[in-house]
Amino acid sequence: MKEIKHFINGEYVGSASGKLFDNVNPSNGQVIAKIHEAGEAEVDAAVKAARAALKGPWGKMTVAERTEILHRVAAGITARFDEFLEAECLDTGKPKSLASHIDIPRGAANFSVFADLVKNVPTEAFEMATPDGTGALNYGVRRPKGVIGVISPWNLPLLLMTWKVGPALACGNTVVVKPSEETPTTTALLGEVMNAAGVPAGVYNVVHGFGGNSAGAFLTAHPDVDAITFTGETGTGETIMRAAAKGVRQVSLELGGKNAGIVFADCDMDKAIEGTLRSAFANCGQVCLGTERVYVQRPIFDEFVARLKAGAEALKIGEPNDPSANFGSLVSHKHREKVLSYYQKAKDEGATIVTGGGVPDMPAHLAGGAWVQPTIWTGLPDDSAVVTEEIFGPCCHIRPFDTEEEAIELANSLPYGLASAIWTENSSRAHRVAGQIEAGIVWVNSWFLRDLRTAFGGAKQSGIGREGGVHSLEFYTELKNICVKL
Ligand SMILES: NC(=O)c1ccc[n+]([C@@H]2O[C@H](COP(=O)([O-])OP(=O)(O)OC[C@H]3O[C@@H](n4cnc5c(N)ncnc54)[C@H](O)[C@@H]3O)[C@@H](O)[C@H]2O)c1
Ligand SMILES: O=C/C=C/C=C(\O)C(=O)O
Repeated sequence: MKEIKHFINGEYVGSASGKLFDNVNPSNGQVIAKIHEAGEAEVDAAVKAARAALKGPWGKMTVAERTEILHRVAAGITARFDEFLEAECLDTGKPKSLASHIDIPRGAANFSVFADLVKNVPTEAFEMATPDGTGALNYGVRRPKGVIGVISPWNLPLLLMTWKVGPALACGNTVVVKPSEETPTTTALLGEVMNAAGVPAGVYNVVHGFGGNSAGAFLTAHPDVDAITFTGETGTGETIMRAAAKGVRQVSLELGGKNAGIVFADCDMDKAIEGTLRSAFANCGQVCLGTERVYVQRPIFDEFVARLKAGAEALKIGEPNDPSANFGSLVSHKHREKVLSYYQKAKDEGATIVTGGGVPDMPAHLAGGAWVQPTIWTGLPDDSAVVTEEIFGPCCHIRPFDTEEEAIELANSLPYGLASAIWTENSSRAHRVAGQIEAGIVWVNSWFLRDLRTAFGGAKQSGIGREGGVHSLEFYTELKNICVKL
C-alpha cells in the first residue's frame, strides 16, 4: 500500500509514532494510500528546517535567483501535469475535465505570477524637510516575514495551497504546509518538484494530519512560526486566530461563504443560466465562491427555475476518468453526510424540491462513492438553515424578488461576505448594485473569472485580509521604513 510521508528539510520522512490514517478515493470509497500523521516532533522538525533555511542559501539569494527557481517550480508542475492531475482527482473525486482546466494549471500559475510580481513592485520613498534645513530621505524596503504556516482545505487542494506558497516563497519566506487530511497527495508530490527545481532544503516543508489536537493545531501553536495563512471554515478560522494571538502572529484568513447570485429581469438569460449552473454545481458545489442562494427578479422567476432545473438534470455524473463527466463525487462520506443532512432539512422545512434531493444510482463499481444529486429548492423562508448556513455542496435555493433594494438587502442579510454574482445587461445597475454588496469579490455577468493581480478575500465572517497581486506582499513581507538624515 502506498504511503504518503511528511516532506521535511528536502526529504520524505515517516512519523516517529508510526501513526497512519487512510487516504480514500471518494469516487468508489477505496483506500488508496496510508498517510503519516504528524506529531509535535514532526511539526517541530519542519519548523526548525524552515527557520534554518532562512539563514542558508535561500535567505542569501537575490530576487532574480529566487524567482528563477520559482519559475522552474511552475515548469516542474507543468512537466508532471498528468501525475498531478491523477493525484488530485483520486483524492477529490473531481472530473479530470475540471482539474485539467482549473486546479493543475493554477498550481503552476501561482508560482510564475508571483515570481514575476515581486520583481516589479516598487516600494515608497519620501523626501522630508528638517529644521536644520539639510532634509532627510525616507525609503521603504520589504523583507520576508520568516516562517509561514500554511493550512489549506480539500476542495481545490493544489490551487489553494500554492495560492499561498507561491507568494510566500516569492517574498523570500519559508513554509510549513499542513494540507487537508482529505487531500494530501499533490501537496506531498510538490516536494519532488521543489527538489528538482533547486529549491534549497527546508524552504518547503509538508506535515500531514488533522486539525485539532493534531498537525494543524501543533503548527499554529508553534512559537517559531511567524505568521499563519489559512483557508477553510469560518469556525476553524476563529480557532486559528486564537492560536495565532499567542505571540502576536499575523493571520490571513480565507473563510466560508453563503454567496448570493442576483438575477435581474433585464439579464442575458443564457449567460445567467450558464454562470449560475457553474457557480452552483462546479466541483460538486465545493467551491467557496459558489452560489447557494439565487435571487431572481419575479418576471423571469419561473423561466429561470425551469432552465436551471434542465441544466442541473443535464449534468453528467461520473468518476474522474470518465471524459464525459462534468459532475463528480463529494470529497468524502463525512462531507456527504453533512450535505445530505441539509437535503433532509430542506424537506423538513417544507421546500419545493425542483430537482435532486438525494443520492443518484451509480454503477456497482462506483456505488461506494460519496455521490449526491445536484439539487435545487424553492419556497423556503429566508431564515431557514438551508438558506442561511454554508452547505458546500451541489445545491442552491432560488427565491423571487421585486426591487433592486430588496435584492441587495437579501444578499447582505448574512454574516458572510465572500462573493456574489450579479446578472443584468444594465451597466448602471450593475455598478450600482455591485457597489452595495457586502462581499470581497463581486462578479457581473460572469463567475470565477480570476485575474491574480486583483485583491482576493472575504468581508465580514468570510475572512481577514486580501491576497492576490500586491496585496499578497502586504501579508508575506515586513515593510520597513528607513530614514536617512542628509
Ligand atoms: N475563502 C476562500 O478562499 C475559501 C476557499 C476554499 C474553501 N474555503 C472554505 O473552506 C471550507 C471547506 O474546507 P475544509 O472543510 O477543509 O475546512 P476546515 O476548516 O475543516 O479545514 C481546513 C484546514 O484546516 C485544518 N484544521 C482544522 N481544524 C484546525 C485547527 N483547530 N487548527 C489548525 N488547523 C485546523 C484542516 O485539517 C484543514 O487542513 C468551507 O467553509 C469553504 O467555504 C474558503
Ligand atoms: O473554493 C474557493 C476558491 C478559491 C479560489 C481562489 O483562491 C483563487 O482563484 O485564487
